[in-house]
Amino acid sequence: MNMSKVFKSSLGIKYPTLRDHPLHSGLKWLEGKTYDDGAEGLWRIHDNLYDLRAFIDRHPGGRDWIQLTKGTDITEAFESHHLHSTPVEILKTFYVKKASKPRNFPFTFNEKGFYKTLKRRITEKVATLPKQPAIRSAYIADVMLVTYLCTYFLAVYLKSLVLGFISGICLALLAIIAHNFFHKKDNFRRYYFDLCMMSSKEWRISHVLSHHMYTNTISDMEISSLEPFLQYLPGEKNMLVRYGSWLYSPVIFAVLFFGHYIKTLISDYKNVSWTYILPFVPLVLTWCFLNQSTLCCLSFFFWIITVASIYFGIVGTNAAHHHPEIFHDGDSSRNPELDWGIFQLVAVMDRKDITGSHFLVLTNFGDHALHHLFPTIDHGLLEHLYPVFLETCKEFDLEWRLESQIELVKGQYMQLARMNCN
Ligand code: HEM
Repeated sequence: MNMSKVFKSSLGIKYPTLRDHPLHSGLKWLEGKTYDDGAEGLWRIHDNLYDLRAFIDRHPGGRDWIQLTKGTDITEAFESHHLHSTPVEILKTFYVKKASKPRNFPFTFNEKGFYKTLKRRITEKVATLPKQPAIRSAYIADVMLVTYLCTYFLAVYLKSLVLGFISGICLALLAIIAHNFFHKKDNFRRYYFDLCMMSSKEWRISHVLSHHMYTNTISDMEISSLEPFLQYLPGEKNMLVRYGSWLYSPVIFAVLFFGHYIKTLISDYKNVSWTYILPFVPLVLTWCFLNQSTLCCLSFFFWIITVASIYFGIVGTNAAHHHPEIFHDGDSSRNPELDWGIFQLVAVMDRKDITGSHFLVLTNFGDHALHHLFPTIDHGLLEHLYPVFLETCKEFDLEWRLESQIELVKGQYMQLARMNCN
């Protein structure tokens, strides 16, 4: 079915150009955005256009963010990635002109609105917090890396499928932990993510710039890249997609990492980076040093990556965004002003089984509402922000939804089957 003909965004977002390109790659998504965002080859923030070419190498968050987004609207990314006012001041020096077209995205950032009010309070609070929790996050990441490598080598050495299984789970957990780090300014722990065959650079587009900014909308790559097999947006669906997907989704998850690797390699072939060799390092080391056959080394490599891929897929799809009570494009936004922060709250649910434990939050995409609102804040610090967050929600008469993990698993399946718009 050609989605562009039948699907209409309830938020008024234009059907994204290249949304259904077979590669579903981040670079294609960004290319499509250059046609839709009215940025005239520059960088758009609200209704102003800026020429940031001279800033690419000077950006304290790293060059990726600015270089990749040339020709697009970066309003949501700019607003949510900086707590302080320095970037706003610097931005003024790059102003070129007003945009000639209205923005494609309806989200607002009014100074007195929910998001900006919360951001001011969170900025004050973060300044008072100790560094310890962020250091602990880094420590957990490093320990998980070592555990993954040790179990990998032991699995091949002892030819143990069980140890291979444990190693696969460790790899999936490591990738989820590394997600905390690719959201921040450039740092070496972001590359832990690349060990799982998915690319941190690609995820900075598909996850950070697409999914986080335009959650559950037609412009969210974490929705579009699973189509047509898994269709989370409401609308016309056949029985196979509605209910058959309950059975075949593990197969999709099993090929997630390999598929992602191949598609990223094809779409980024002009720019192949050293990070593409990272997933193969354990394979090469076991082959060189463990005196096992090539077939044995390869079999364990495939087994470990497949286990990790399935586990990551299951955790990812059941973490926070799919439930019939959660906003999906097509539903009414329930938010007449479309304050971006309020929009984020209707597109997420948190899990009471995860919130409260630093380790579980880091390894299960926990504290997801706060993480979406402030993606650069370390996961270890999020638990300290709840008093300010909940007080501000109360003031704006907003609900923060906390459910059980099992409710979100049930909800995820119901969402796959849901056709009616709320
Ligand atoms: C796609 C848009 C952008 C993204 C995703 C982004 C991302 C980031 C990230 C991840 C950091 C590190 C934050 C941290 O670790 O706490 C950062 C810092 C920073 N960025 Fe950006 N950035 C963007 C655009 C801009 C623009 C347009 C400017 C100014 C012209 C800017 C100026 C800064 C400055 C000054 C910092 C240092 C920290 C601060 O003062 O908040 N960024 N950015």
